[in-house]
Amino acid sequence: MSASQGAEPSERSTRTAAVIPAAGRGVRLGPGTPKALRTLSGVPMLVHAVRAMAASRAVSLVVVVAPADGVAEVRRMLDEHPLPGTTEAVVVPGGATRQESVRLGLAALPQDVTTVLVHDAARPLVPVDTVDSVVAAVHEGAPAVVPALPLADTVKQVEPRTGERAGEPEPVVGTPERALLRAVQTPQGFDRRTLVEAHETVRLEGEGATDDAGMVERLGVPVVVVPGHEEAFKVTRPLDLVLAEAVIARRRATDGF
Ligand SMILES: Nc1ccn([C@@H]2O[C@H](COP(=O)(O)OP(=O)(O)OP(=O)(O)O)[C@@H](O)[C@H]2O)c(=O)n1
Ligand SMILES: C[C@](O)(CO)[C@H](O)COP(=O)(O)O
Repeated sequence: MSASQGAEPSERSTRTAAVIPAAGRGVRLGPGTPKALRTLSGVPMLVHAVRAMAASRAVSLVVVVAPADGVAEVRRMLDEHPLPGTTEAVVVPGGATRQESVRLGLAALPQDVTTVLVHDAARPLVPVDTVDSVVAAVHEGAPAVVPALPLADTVKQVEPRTGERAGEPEPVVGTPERALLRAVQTPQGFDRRTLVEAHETVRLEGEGATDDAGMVERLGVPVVVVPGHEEAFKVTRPLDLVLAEAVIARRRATDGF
């Protein structure tokens, strides 16, 4: 049984919340409004992401981590696009790195939350079945769960050329076996105590950890993968906006989304 068809909250021993880091600038998308506040089909990207989490019956609270100077604007966006049902949405200011933003979102969770999803605002179109399968795996006892897909491309490990040598051909030093690799998405799901321990233990170095499951791995806690979905792609570069608009248009035509 999927989490969205599952037991009523009162019958479960766990309360599930989603933390949505939305405080990034979106440098790779190009200059302009912070990425999560840009619109897709007239609706802010972060509102799509919040709706995607709230579509799961398991999720009763969403914490949106906004750009530090954009808390009031994000609150207004959420008020203009109210969620159906009873899912509550709160907004907190984010930090300079994704790791810091997630830590600030976790700090805003009420005591009774036992399962936490961390979902990029930049993955606005993740289907509810993917959310539910992550939640179900955590509820079944996995401390950390990531949705992921096999790779379409062969991957090379290189000796990067940076600084004065940037742009030079980069020597290949290895070709990892593609069948052993997965491209990781969000939402990533966690037992709350495990994720909080990871954020308290793993020091912020440089730009910080690129995903939460990687931080949990560093504790020596097992992480498992469930199937991801092509539509959970991350809006990162301009072409991704074209793809996102096409997915929304197709959903509107077929499901009335
Ligand atoms: N200081 C930061 C940096 C990133 N994020 C969030 O983390 C998610 C994944 O990050 P990414 O796609 O890299 O977003 P940006 O950091 O905005 O993009 P870029 O690296 O191109 O600037 C996004 O939802 C982004 O808003 C965040 O909350 N706080
Ligand atoms: C968490 C993530 O989306 C998993 O693929 C990814 O690591 C975020 O990385 P980014 O560099 O912040 O986009």
